Amino acid sequence: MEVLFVGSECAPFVKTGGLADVIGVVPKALTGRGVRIRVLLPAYQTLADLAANGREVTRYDSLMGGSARVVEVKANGLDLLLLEARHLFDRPGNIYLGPDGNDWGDNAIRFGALCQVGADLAEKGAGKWKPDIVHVHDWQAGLVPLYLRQRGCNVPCVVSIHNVAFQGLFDAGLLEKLGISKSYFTSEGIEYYGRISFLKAALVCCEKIATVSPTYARELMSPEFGMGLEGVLQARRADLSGILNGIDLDVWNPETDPMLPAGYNARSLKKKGLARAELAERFGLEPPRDAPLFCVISRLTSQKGLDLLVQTLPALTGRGAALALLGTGEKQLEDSFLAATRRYPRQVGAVIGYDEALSHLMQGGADAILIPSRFEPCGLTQLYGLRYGTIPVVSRTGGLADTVIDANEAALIANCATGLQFSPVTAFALENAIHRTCDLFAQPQIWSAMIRRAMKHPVGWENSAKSYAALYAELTMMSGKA
Ligand SMILES: Nc1ncnc2c1ncn2[C@@H]1O[C@H](COP(=O)(O)OP(=O)(O)O[C@H]2O[C@H](CO)[C@@H](O)[C@H](O)[C@H]2O)[C@@H](O)[C@H]1O
Repeated sequence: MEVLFVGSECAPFVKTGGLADVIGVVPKALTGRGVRIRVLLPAYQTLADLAANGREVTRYDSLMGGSARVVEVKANGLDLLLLEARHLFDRPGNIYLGPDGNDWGDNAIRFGALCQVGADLAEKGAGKWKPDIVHVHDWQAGLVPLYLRQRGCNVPCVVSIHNVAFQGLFDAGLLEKLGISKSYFTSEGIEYYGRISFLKAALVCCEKIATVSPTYARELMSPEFGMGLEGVLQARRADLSGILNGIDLDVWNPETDPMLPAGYNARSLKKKGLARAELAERFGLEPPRDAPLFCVISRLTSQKGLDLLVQTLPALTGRGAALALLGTGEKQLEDSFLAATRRYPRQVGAVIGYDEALSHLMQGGADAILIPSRFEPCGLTQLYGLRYGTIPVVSRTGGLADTVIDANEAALIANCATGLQFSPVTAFALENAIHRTCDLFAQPQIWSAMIRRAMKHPVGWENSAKSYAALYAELTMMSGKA
């Protein structure tokens, strides 16, 4: 079965968050299950060299105001289709944001173009290749199902929601430029409070909807989490499924990770101590042996609940614990953490920025990873934490609730705890969780048993790859191709 992925990020080539990790690994996870995936993504400036080595498969004299072409290239075990359109994607800096920190003014056109090309490839294929299914990811690829429906093309589509907070909302005046028939601009269609919603377009036009954990699939249908799309999702309940994300076990492997001073496994945890020492040194911290070194690796946005962590720093440091934070995002949060590094110089360290290599050292060296998200579709950093024996301390929401077993009394007696959960998502509950973590850390037998269990917890793609293969099989049956 041939599947076309359409998305805006793909690790290791271009990444701003978890979307990239997932698009970069699912094709590998499905190899051997009779599914071959090609990934269409924009040839951003950083991908120009890669695209230059590609073989041209389609050419456009005019695509949204400029010439363009699609090249195919194999890299890192992935079959990529790169959309070269210099007027849209050849710019420095962030792939979504201009130098002023605001969205590029033409994002609707940039990703609308990606969707048009996605629809063309779905309809006509490239050379001898033609996809049986199209799988689009997040709003940036949201118009593909609409374009296909508009053309009367019946290649079945599935959309994955990685984060419903990002919906791709644009001025209704762009309908014509985007080539969308006005008949779709209704409340049952793609209209969202007077604007065009790329994500809603996918939700109303595709055959199936997937999201990245079973709990988030349920949460999405509630007003609290659905961000205005709960009604649409409720109406499509029968087509909505939650398939848990996994991680790339080759890239995230504490035994072979080149970013760690020494590889380790559950039987050689002493070597994890070497990473702890290196991490402490990198952040200028002096964590004592009897208190945990926490880490945070995150986009700094209100989704991630890190404003709550700022409020709990007096308690965390009061317990003698330390915190190493790596993140970038909202200025106010960046400033709060930088201020905390001055207030607690030996106990709080922060690197404001994006650093993939450092994130590996942190997963290896920290004792626990804090993830106090207000909502979290799945979350990947708790999965990396589990694999590296870095105990996740998480809010009970979305995929965090589905992947971490809270160290409550019952779980401790049954020997199955792998981390800590807290709820509701308040500073008070987070503070309690930090105290509980410190208490457990002070009991080395219980703590090291938890580490070993965490490291054994299955965080790969085995189960979820089966679920995707089943979903694709169902789609081909629906379209009568089986
Ligand atoms: N400053 C930094 N430096 C280096 N690395 C950094 C970093 N900040 C973040 N990262 C990395 O980016 C990724 C973040 O992935 P997450 O799944 O935790 O969240 P995100 O909200 O981006 O993804 C959305 O999509 C994913 C994929 O479906 C869902 O799991 C998630 O819940 C949803 O919000 C991880 O690989 C993390 O290590």
